[in-house]
Amino acid sequence: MELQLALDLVNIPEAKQVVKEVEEHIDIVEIGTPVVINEGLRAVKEIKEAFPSLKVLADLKIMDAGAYEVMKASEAGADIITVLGATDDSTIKGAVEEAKKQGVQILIDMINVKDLEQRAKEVDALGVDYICVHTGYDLQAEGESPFEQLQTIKRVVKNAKTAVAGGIKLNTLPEVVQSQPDLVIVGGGITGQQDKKAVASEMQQLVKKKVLA
Ligand SMILES: O=C([C@H](O)CO)[C@H](O)[C@H](O)COP(=O)(O)O
Repeated sequence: MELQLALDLVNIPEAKQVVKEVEEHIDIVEIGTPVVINEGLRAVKEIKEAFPSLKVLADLKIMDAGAYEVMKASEAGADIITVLGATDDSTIKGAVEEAKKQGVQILIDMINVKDLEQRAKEVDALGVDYICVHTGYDLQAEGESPFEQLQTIKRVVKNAKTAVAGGIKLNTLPEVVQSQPDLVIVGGGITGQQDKKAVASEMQQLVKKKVLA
């Protein structure tokens, strides 16, 4: 199981500072959608250059022009790029084909997919690398969480790795880990804490611990 730090509400210098604090405790650093909107793919490039041993995920939430946008994110140094599960199959196929050419991976974000079980089976058949259940900020504010959805994809996804994101905190991580996703994505649960390094370290211990079935 891997731990991904999501950076959403920072500029590039702040992003570098946070990653520096926690780098030994995470596997992947995510350049979040708001950061890409504010700073462009330059943020991906600068973080990859500053932390070459970490994988960098570009959270582009691609909805169209799959191949082109994957190519641009790869050129900036992204290792993993997000595409929305709600989009059409042709965008996902284009993204997957280009990712293979570039030697990068595709994570499908299932945010706001209505029939999760059916769509997860469909995108799993398209050769994507990760399928991620995700409760976005706006639904988190209404008290929603992605934990039940994680169990759904764990049941139906046969090929891709599974991932989970949306409001995960140190106190809810044990419940998440119990479902054994391949990737746990945490933003505010680390970046909003006073001692980010200590929290990231505790989270790392939880995700690396073997779960007894
Ligand atoms: O993808 C995200 C969100 O849509 C804003 O871009 C976040 O990175 C993701 O939700 C993880 O962050 P937290 O919910 O703060 O853990």
